Amino acid sequence: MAAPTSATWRIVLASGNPGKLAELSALLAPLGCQVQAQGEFHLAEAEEPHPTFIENALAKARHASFHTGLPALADDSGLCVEALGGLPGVRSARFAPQVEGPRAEQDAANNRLLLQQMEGQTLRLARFVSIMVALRHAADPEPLIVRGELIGQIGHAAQGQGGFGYDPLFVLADGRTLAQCDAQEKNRISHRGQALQTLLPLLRTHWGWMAASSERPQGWAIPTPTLPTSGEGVISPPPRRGGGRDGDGPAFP
Ligand SMILES: O=P(O)(O)OP(=O)(O)OP(=O)(O)OC[C@H]1O[C@@H](n2cnc3c(O)ncnc32)[C@H](O)[C@@H]1O
Ligand SMILES: [Mg+2]
Repeated sequence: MAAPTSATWRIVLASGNPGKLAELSALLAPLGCQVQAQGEFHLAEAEEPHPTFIENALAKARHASFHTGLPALADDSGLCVEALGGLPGVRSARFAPQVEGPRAEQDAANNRLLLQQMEGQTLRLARFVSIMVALRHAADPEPLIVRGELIGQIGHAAQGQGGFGYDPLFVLADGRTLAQCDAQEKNRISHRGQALQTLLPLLRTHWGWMAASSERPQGWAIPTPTLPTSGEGVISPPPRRGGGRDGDGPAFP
C-alpha cells in the first residue's frame, strides 16, 4: 500500500478565534497537511466550563473531532498575572462582562479591566500559557498534550496594533509589547509557538506525520527516537497467554 502523503492528512482546528487560527495555520504550514478551521464545518463553539486549561483544550478538541470525524487540534490559553493570583487564567477570553459585537471589543474591555485591576501594582509579572491537545479521533485514548509559555510584564497602557487579545499590554524583555512584534516573530517566541514546536515532532513519531523536506525551514530538525535493537534495554512483548484480544484485559491461562 502506498504511504500516505502530507496532502492526505487533514486536521481541524478547534478554535473560533481568528487570531489564533492565523497563528496556528502558519505554524502548521511546514507539515503540508490540510488545515481546516471548525468554522468551515459550521460548528458551534464548544463549552469551556472547566477550571484548567488542559480540560478545556480536551473538551474543544473532542467536540471538533466528534462533529467532523477528523483529527483535531485545540489550544486553550490565557494570561496568568502574578499579582492577581493567576487571573484572568482560564477566564482570559471572558474576563470583563460579555460585550456584544466584534471580538476586538471584548478584547478591549478585557484589557481595560486588567489595567484597572493592576492600578498601583508594582509586581507586574505575567505569563501567557498555552496547552495544546491533538486527537486522532473523538475517542482517542492517547491525546498528544503539550504546553508552552511566555514570560513578560503587564504594561501601563496599550501599545501596538498587531496580534490580538492582551498582546498590546504584554511587554517583552526588550520593552516592546507582543502587539509590536510581527506575526512571524510572535510565532517564534509565543506560548502557542513554543507548544506547537513541541507538538510537531510528536505528530511525526506518534501519528506518522512529517514535513516534506523541501518545506522545512532551515535548522528545523525532527528528532528520531532510537530504540535499542539488541542487548540491554530491549523491550520484548510479554508472552501471550490464552486467547485475550488487545483491550479485553488480561487473559488468564
Ligand atoms: O476557545 P477558542 O475558540 O480557541 O478561542 P478563545 O479566544 O475563546 O480562546 P481561549 O478560550 O483559549 O481563551 C484564550 C484567551 O486568552 C487570551 N490570549 C490567549 N493567547 C493570546 C495571545 O497570543 N495574545 C493575546 N491574548 C491571548 C485571549 O484573551 C484569548 O481570548
Ligand atoms: Mg474559548
